[in-house]
Amino acid sequence: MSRDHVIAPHRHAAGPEGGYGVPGPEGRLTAAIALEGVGKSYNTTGASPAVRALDDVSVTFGRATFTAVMGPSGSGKSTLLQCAAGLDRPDAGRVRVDGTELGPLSEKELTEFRRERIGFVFQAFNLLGSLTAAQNVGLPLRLAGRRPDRRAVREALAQVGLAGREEHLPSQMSGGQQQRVAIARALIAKPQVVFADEPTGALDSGSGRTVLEQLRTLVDVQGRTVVMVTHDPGAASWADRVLFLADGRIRDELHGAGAQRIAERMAALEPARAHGTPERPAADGTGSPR
Ligand SMILES: Nc1ncnc2c1ncn2[C@@H]1O[C@H](COP(=O)(O)OP(=O)(O)OP(=O)(O)O)[C@@H](O)[C@H]1O
Repeated sequence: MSRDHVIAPHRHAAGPEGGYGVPGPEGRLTAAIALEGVGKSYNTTGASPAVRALDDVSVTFGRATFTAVMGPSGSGKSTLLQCAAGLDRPDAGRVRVDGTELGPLSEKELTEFRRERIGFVFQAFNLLGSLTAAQNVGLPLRLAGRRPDRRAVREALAQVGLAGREEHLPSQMSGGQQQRVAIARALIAKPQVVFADEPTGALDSGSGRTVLEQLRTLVDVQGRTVVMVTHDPGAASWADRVLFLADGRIRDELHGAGAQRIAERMAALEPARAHGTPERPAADGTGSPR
């Protein structure tokens, strides 16, 4: 067994489920997220040739696992995340999240499903500047027509290390603190799955590390499933598993790998950029747990 496939002891074993985590029928039903033959093309009606952003992607994400998705620019990472999270509809294949098949849902049902069952964390935090931390955290519930429970909001903020910051505005907080408010907001509806798109992309090293620790805790302590798109091998090394995309397909995966190994595998996918480029060390700043 190579070092890449040794899962760090404190981690939940995503388990090599075979071909990019594709299990048998039973596993497909129990996985937190399952994509089966998912394809997505853009500009299929225009004059210029269509872009095949995702090409027959089948992959599962087990419960209580942390997966990082990497790949060169344009390889389909964001499209994969958007299709898996019901933010976009694939034009082929099936997506199942937390036991629900997304394809048959109407737009309204899909919106409700996302609001109730999926947490989102984006690079740009997307907090409303005129609302306090507590109001931002409670916003998804208000949008769903529910009154946020003050204790639940306080607990969500405490879970991300922001107890006592309830009344602070985003402008009174650091980038890392704002991103942790965004994580608390993602958790308020108690979703089983959380999707994060470059959550540390706008943060300095220390703040990035704190955010990654929070995401790790969601998985290890709370048993949630996290899927994170990142360009940073250091950030990816916090995950149980790293998927590598190129040209809309999953080309490879590593389990329990350190930043150096992940950077090497990325370089192999980016021959043009890797050529003549010094080996990228641990991280853009988020450090590595290994
Ligand atoms: N709305 C869109 N319209 C047309 N083409 C799109 C659209 N969104 C993505 N694409 C194309 O689909 C392909 C995959 O894009 P995607 O954003 O998923 O890649 P990515 O790996 O996330 O890239 P990056 O790392 O640069 O964010 C690219 O060729 C991109 O140009």
